[in-house]
Amino acid sequence: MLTLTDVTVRFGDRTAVDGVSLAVAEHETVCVLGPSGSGKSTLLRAIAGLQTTDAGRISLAGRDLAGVPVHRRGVGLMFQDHQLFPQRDVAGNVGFGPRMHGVPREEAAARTAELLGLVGLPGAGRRAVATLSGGEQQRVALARALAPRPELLMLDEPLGQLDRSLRERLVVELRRLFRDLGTTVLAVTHDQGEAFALADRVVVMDAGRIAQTGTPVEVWQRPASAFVARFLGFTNVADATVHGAVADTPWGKVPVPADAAQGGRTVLIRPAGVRLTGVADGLPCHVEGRTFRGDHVLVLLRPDDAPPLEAACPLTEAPEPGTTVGAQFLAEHVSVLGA
Ligand SMILES: Nc1ncnc2c1ncn2[C@@H]1O[C@H](COP(=O)(O)OP(=O)(O)OP(=O)(O)O)[C@@H](O)[C@H]1O
Repeated sequence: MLTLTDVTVRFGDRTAVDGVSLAVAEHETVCVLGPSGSGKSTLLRAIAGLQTTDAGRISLAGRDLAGVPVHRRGVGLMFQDHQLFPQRDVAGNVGFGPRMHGVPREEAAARTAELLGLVGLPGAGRRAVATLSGGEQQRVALARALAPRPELLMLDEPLGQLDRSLRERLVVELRRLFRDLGTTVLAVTHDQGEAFALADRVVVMDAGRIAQTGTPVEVWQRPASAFVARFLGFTNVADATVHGAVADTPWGKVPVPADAAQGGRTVLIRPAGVRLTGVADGLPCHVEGRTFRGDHVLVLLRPDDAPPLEAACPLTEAPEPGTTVGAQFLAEHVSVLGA
């Protein structure tokens, strides 16, 4: 449906999007994920036609979008800075796009009513926008973006302003909605939980380039690089040399899966792969702190001459800060990443 080939956007001597190639299939939901400033919004704006590109090609449903103005691109936009029209009621907002596209009034009204039902706001058409909660406004914005039946729906931080519990609920609803409507979606978020819950495929960006693409499970299980692993929130990431089933790391010798790639690599030890023992039985570490994570405790360890480590520990077994423990490593929770 959407194909990007070597798309580049520069601002002066800064390259915000750097030779990005990406394909989004019909009915697919792809989430672009990355730290602040990695070029996510610029990429979306380029596809929408709100940002000129310096190189590369963008096509939608086989049509080259070069020179095609925003409103003729067939993309629906739900952007952070695209506020609802405050002077129009809910129906006026949702029906705006279809009316602009010449859809007859009655048909636009029927479509509006249907979409308001789908986003969980049936009968809200006459309400003033100012009387809606943040979450309700977000739903209206979504209905407005969907109303012209875009070939591609693009969302920029769709749930960014909302509180956590509402976000978690809406993400499930959105996924169902997109599946029911068969919408093709490209969304941008810096929240990995949101991206992993929403997406069929995630794209991780680093400084304007694609660092990794894959299904949420693939990316989570096999981050392509130290950058991706750290971005996903992993701390126990370091350069290592792998010989057979052992890696030489800053934390000493760490067992790795038997089929691990050999030589100079990056090693990721998931917190579940750090087991706490008596100080004589493992790498001696000072316990610096602990964070409760619902069903386990994340323990922050500081070895003498190595980078900090995080260990996942059952609730009742977490050591007290200030004590000293040993750390051992479990191969099944260690991943050997790229060179
Ligand atoms: N209009 C502009 N003029 C100059 N530089 C810009 C402009 N828009 C974006 N940039 C720069 O391009 C880079 C990418 O910005 P972009 O907004 O695409 O990142 P992002 O990944 O969406 O970040 P965030 O998550 O903070 O929104 C940043 O370094 C930013 O400062």
